Amino acid sequence: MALSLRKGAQGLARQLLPAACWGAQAAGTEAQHSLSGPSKQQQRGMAKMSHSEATNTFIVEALEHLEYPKRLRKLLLTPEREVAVELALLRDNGEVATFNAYRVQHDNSRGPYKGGLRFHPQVDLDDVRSLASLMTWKTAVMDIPFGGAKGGVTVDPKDLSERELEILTRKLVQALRPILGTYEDIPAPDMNTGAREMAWIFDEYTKFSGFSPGIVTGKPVWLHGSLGREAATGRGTVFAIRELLKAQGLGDIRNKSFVIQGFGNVGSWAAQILYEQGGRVVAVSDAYGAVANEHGLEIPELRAHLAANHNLASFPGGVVMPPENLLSVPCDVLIPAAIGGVITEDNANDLQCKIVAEAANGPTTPDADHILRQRGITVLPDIYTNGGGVSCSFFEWVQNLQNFKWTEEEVNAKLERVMVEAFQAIWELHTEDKIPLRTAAFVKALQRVTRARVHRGFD
Ligand SMILES: NC(=O)C1=CN([C@@H]2O[C@H](COP(=O)(O)OP(=O)(O)OC[C@H]3O[C@@H](n4cnc5c(N)ncnc54)[C@H](O)[C@@H]3O)[C@@H](O)[C@H]2O)C=CC1
Ligand SMILES: O=C(O)CCC(=O)C(=O)O
Repeated sequence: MALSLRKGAQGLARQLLPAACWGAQAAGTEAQHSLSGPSKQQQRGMAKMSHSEATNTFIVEALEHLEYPKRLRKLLLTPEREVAVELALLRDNGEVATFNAYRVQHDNSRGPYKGGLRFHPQVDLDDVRSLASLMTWKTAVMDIPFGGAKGGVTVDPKDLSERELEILTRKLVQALRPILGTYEDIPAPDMNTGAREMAWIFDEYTKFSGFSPGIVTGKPVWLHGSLGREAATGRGTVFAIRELLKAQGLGDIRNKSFVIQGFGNVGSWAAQILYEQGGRVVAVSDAYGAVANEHGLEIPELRAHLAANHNLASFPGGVVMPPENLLSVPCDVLIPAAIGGVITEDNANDLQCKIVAEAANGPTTPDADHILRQRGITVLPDIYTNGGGVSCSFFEWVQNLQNFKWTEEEVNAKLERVMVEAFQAIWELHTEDKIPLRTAAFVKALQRVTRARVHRGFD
């Protein structure tokens, strides 16, 4: 039976929460912006909302349906630990360069902190704080026994040699070692990191702590990684879209049209699997260009072309197009699979799709989300849509703890099951309580995290 929201959920919360939770609001200074979404100034449109304010806006919206006490809100909205370090690197040219790096541990009520590491020039503490929070809600929506964390280094990896990148990654592990651990905090890949970086992390941590394959996920398959992990986020995105199309009575993937922003790990695997299932991927972009073909791009050829030429737009099987026009290409499903904050109030009215499937983290701002709702465009939220990645990371971790290896078929079958079950849970809330899928996902996650936190107690 689904929990009815507002009154019903509040009743549940009161039963579960120690009396102290219901007292006066906790004393202390709460930064208003981080606890309640946008400030008044931002609501008047005078300043851009930060990533963490945007994430908190969505959480606060879901909390309105749960009516938890204010002091619990603070606990749920603010991270448990934020670590900022400076990494010094002796460059190949003999100069010393420094890089800012962060790890934010948002919540571990349901299990060890879990989340990726991003290497990107736009990484800052606020960005990582927002991504860490999303991880808490994502692991809860997927119902896997992890909490949420995220890390990042403010660096453009293209500016470094492979040797420099390896040293920087190892220095990051040295700096974060006190807060990492197989049962404490387990990193994974995110933008501009992959199996190569995870192998360095595994090796560096193992030097200090002994054989620890479970310290990091997304490792190479020949070095304690899991079969299926590399494709898992893209594959999970396709399962998510399949379930939504089915639930909305719109048929299946075959002959539907897709536009994908970002053609890295997530975007290119989603494209490949959609292609294999008969979907038409009509336009894709990356940070450097975009290419379109209204009849559908030959994705295997496009991937081979990109690997050989490092230039998506020069693919002969399509026409080059300005990447800034990509989001408004007509399609059934638009898949943002790159950076956050790309669908904004400035372009939300230009979208010409029926569904936005958020494979990226935080691609839609709260204002844009509102516009999409008004326009009747369904948004499959990030904390569900891209949850296949961390779910498969959980499978990798379990295999590492057992020193065992599952087949790719086993992994993909388990991935399908978690994606289907998570969809059913949020679809039920969405239809019964008539709330958007994003709100339903946050409500479900908040219920699960709160229940775990309360039953563990506060001592
Ligand atoms: N790798 C994973 O398992 C997971 C990744 N995600 C999210 O998916 C998104 C993509 O991650 P990955 O594919 O791993 O990263 P990646 O580094 O493999 O690929 C990123 C892609 O986005 C493109 N890109 C960057 N800026 C762009 C822009 N302004 N416009 C268009 N394209 C742009 C890059 O050129 C590249 O093609 C991120 O938001 C990440 O947080 C979410 C869950 C798991
Ligand atoms: O695989 C993981 O542990 C986390 C992946 C990630 O960073 C994400 O889901 O955003």
